Amino acid sequence: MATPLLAGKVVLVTGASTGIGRAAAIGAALHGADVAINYHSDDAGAASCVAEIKAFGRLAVAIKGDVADPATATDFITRACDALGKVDVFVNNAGICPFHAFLDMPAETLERTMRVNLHGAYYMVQAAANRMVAQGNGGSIIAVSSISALVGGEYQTHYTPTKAGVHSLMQSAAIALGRHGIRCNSVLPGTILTEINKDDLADEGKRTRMAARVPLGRLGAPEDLAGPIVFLASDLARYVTGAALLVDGGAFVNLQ
Ligand SMILES: NC(=O)C1=CN([C@@H]2O[C@H](COP(=O)(O)OP(=O)(O)OC[C@H]3O[C@@H](n4cnc5c(N)ncnc54)[C@H](O)[C@@H]3O)[C@@H](O)[C@H]2O)C=CC1
Ligand SMILES: C[C@H](O)[C@@H]1OC(=O)[C@H](O)[C@@H]1O
Repeated sequence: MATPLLAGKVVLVTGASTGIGRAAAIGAALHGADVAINYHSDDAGAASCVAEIKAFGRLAVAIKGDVADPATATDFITRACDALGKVDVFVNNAGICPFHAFLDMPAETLERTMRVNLHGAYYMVQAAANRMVAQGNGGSIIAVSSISALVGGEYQTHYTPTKAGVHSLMQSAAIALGRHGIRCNSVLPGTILTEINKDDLADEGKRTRMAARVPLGRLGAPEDLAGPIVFLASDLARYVTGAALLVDGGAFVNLQ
């Protein structure tokens, strides 16, 4: 039998009590990794993610923290490494998208979205990278950006710049960290059915429109991101850095 892709690796994922982060954490464990997850407030979701991972024989730990607080980054990396020994792969996933119109965007909604999605990513990636550099054995950093890094959204004027921002962060970090053998890439999901858009896609008309532009014929599921993230995490992607992988069922290229 082939060696699992992430055997011997420790993977850290933010915002992993639900959705894409949870699928990435479980996917990494299914491919042989031990996993630490950050989560914001959903104690039950975090505990069930840990239990699911442990049930198939991997180590797992959940550490609570708000990624918008810069102190959470060093706290998460330190406590995760204390528990699991090291970090080989860091997945920056935590994010929010409180849909709102542009002309009356509340300042606090704009600022919270920037702090969670972009500042949080910056501090987390920086803390993970410092640890990887100190370990001296390279690593892989993956940011969950979005198709929204490339295209706009009427009710996402505060959100799309954060997704372009994390995509750009991976490009610059790839240059800054290449000499340390640390690869930095992003995945760009299309529309994936999760908590983040449950209310927005409760609108049957919008949901049908969004699905209609996907050549593969359906909206995404969180598990659709697990394979691409595991690939970028693994040594199969050893010469891939600064890249962005659309995982959107073809929605982006579907102009007509
Ligand atoms: N669902 C979609 O269509 C798409 C989602 N994305 C991105 O995927 C990532 C994951 O979102 P989904 O799984 O879709 O939704 P989700 O709502 O299930 O997951 C977001 C996770 O981030 C956590 N989180 C939010 N604020 C946090 C904070 N301050 N500190 C720590 N954790 C926090 C939430 O608790 C949740 O577990 C986000 O960055 C989102 O922008 C990107 C493209 C498409
Ligand atoms: C939350 C949205 O449904 C989702 O977020 C993204 O980044 C995608 O582009 C979708 O708009």
